[in-house]
Amino acid sequence: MNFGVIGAGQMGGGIAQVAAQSGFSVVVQDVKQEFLDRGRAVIEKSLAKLHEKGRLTGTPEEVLGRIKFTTELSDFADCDIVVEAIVENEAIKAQLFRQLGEIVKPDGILASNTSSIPITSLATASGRPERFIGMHFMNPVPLMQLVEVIRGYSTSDETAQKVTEAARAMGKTPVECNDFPGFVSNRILMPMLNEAIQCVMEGVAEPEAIDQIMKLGMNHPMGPLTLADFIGLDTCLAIMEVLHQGLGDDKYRPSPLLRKMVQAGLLGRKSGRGFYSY
Ligand SMILES: CC(=O)CC(=O)SCCNC(=O)CCNC(=O)[C@H](O)C(C)(C)COP(=O)(O)OP(=O)(O)OC[C@H]1O[C@@H](n2cnc3c(N)ncnc32)[C@H](O)[C@@H]1OP(=O)(O)O
Ligand SMILES: NC(=O)C1=CN([C@@H]2O[C@H](COP(=O)(O)OP(=O)(O)OC[C@H]3O[C@@H](n4cnc5c(N)ncnc54)[C@H](OP(=O)(O)O)[C@@H]3O)[C@@H](O)[C@H]2O)C=CC1
Repeated sequence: MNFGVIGAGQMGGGIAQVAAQSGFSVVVQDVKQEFLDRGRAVIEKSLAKLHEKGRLTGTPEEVLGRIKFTTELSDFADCDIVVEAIVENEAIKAQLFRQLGEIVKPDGILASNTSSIPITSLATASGRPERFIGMHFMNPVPLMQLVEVIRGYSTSDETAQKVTEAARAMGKTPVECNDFPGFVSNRILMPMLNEAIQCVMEGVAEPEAIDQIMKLGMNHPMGPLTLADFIGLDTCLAIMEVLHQGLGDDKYRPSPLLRKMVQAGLLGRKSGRGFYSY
């Protein structure tokens, strides 16, 4: 299987890593060499950790040897499946899929790891809606079980089957749902994180207390504010905007505090500061 990944950020790097772990031949692309170097360093660290715990088949070097890092989209020409994991912005993703539709071989499948953007709309931009699908991995990709598989309006059964098989080969559990804003995962998760942020804004409790209440009281592995920082506050805001606009209900209104923090450049773990400092 020739597997392509676009974007070497936290999601793209993780997807490339698990694809290589499962024996696929992987190409990962980003716009600048420095982003590729950063992504490669994160993958190396994760592989070393998994190896140390005896959870890796083969050596880290063997897995890394299956990943080609590139800045050229033309390197995707021969890929069977290409998963896009760039910034959560519909216009930017659509522009990329217009290009990919021209580059990737005609029977290649194009997939988006988008958290919330309509799959049907990106599928139209790609020019190959039957061979387009949502393949939504969870963060951190090497540790999380789920892949949410989202069919667009025109996605063929064959495409859904191939992507489901690829997700299983990557050691994940694929679960299918339909194309509605935020799908299932973020339609349910993100309003909870947004509400936790609203609690901070209204002074209901300190961030640490909110996180502790949800961890100890509901057995969540991370508190909602730690999780929002982990996902990225820019991504959380982008998802809330899609829910608000796409479902047309004010119950999905992004918290003004979330908006203000993103405006201030406090994006969570990736920028060094969000609700906590890193
Ligand atoms: C926004 C979207 O569109 C969709 C999304 O993805 S939403 C986000 C979904 N993800 C979640 O909700 C994650 C919630 N958090 C968790 O499930 C857990 O906290 C977790 C799985 C991330 C970590 O597990 P944990 O039990 O808290 O333990 P923790 O000690 O932090 O980590 C376990 C081990 O995995 C390791 N680890 C963490 N990330 C790793 C990675 N990427 N690769 C390899 N190892 C990793 C840690 O180093 C740690 O190793 P040690 O045991 O040697 O210390
Ligand atoms: N964070 C999460 O928990 C999850 C995120 N997702 C989704 O995955 C996607 C990526 O998110 P995530 O990995 O967190 O984001 P990151 O910010 O970590 O990475 C995004 C990557 O895409 C690059 N990029 C930005 N703009 C462009 C562009 N115009 N063309 C090409 N590449 C670009 C970024 O470069 P630069 O460094 O310049 O920004 C970066 O390398 C989003 O759609 C997000 O919604 C899905 C599941 C979970």
